[in-house]
Amino acid sequence: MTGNGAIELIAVSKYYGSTIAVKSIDLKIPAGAYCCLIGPSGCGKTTTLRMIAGHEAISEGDLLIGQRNVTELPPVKRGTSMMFQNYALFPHMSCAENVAFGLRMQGVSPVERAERATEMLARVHMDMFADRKPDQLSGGQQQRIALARALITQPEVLLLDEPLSALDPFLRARMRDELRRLQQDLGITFVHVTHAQDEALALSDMVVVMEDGVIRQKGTPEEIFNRPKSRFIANFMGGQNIFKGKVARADATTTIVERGPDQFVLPVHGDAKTGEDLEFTIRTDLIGLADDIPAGAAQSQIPVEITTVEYLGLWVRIVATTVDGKDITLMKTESEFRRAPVRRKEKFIAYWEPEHAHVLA
Ligand SMILES: Nc1ncnc2c1ncn2[C@@H]1O[C@H](COP(=O)(O)OP(=O)(O)OP(=O)(O)O)[C@@H](O)[C@H]1O
Repeated sequence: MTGNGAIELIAVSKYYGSTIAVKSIDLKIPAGAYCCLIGPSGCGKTTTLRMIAGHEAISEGDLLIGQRNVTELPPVKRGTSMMFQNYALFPHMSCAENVAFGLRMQGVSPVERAERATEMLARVHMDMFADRKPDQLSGGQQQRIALARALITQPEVLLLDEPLSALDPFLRARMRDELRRLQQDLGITFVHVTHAQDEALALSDMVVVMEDGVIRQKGTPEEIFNRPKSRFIANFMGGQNIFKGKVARADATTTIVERGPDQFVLPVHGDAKTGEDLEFTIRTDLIGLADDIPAGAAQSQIPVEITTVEYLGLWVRIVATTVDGKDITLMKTESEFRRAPVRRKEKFIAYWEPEHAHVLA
């Protein structure tokens, strides 16, 4: 690892006529990090990736790769390589020729090309398919060839545009593991655009969530998932219930929020003012159901009626509805559920530990 793969975007914007695709974003990706850009359709993640690659001109701002300002440089001079969603393999070339293509462009000798292509094919477990054409390969195999082709020029940065989206769910999980392992072995920076939350959480050192051309939150997968900054992030990443209430009391030890007749205890929230609206989240797997008010959670509970029980294999998803019609989602492991099964129309008290509440900005 050479450490030249650090990326910095400084106030980078992209305009297409009057459309603002990316609005003055600042982002630092450390060398050797696996970074996923995620967000709803049209949020600007692909445009951001293409600007890093040099396939799209930057309208305003600067892009540094390995401390070099590459804003005006063509793609081949940036030390980056791109792997496309549809793999873009050359159909008339064998796998080995596809993989060696970048070296041919660099004027590397045929002998060295063949040697390095064989080595790279072995790295992605495709050496036995060196002589096949792309249309004689499965989707997962084509993906490995595309990866080998992108990596053969030894880029500092690999840019991946939805690399797993063409694969079925089983293969997607396997290729996800392989991508992560390859990235860790090579120690180069990966920037990966995805619309799949599980993919971003599983792969990343750093998750960047975009919306409307701006970065809404960046951090480790644990930060993004457990401490979403806003309702948008909590909804988009999933796994959370969002509650809204009015602050009834806030002092140095507790914040109490009321919602109709229900009262919730939140961790101390310095900025909370009596009477103001406040939103907080509780993870779907951290809510319990009890017949009676349980000890220790006396003030964070709501009476509910079970409306849906969905068996998902490892998990059981339960939807419970409050008296005023708010749905709460609970996830129980199958074994938890078997110890304490619930059925539609049964009534319970939903409760949680106050420290599991996370206040939204
Ligand atoms: N060539 C173009 N000309 C005009 N507008 C464009 C062009 N490319 C992208 N846009 C617009 O820029 C915005 C961001 O597009 P971008 O492709 O970056 O989004 P995305 O987050 O990657 O979406 P998706 O997940 O659907 O691929 C969108 O509003 C899109 O319509």
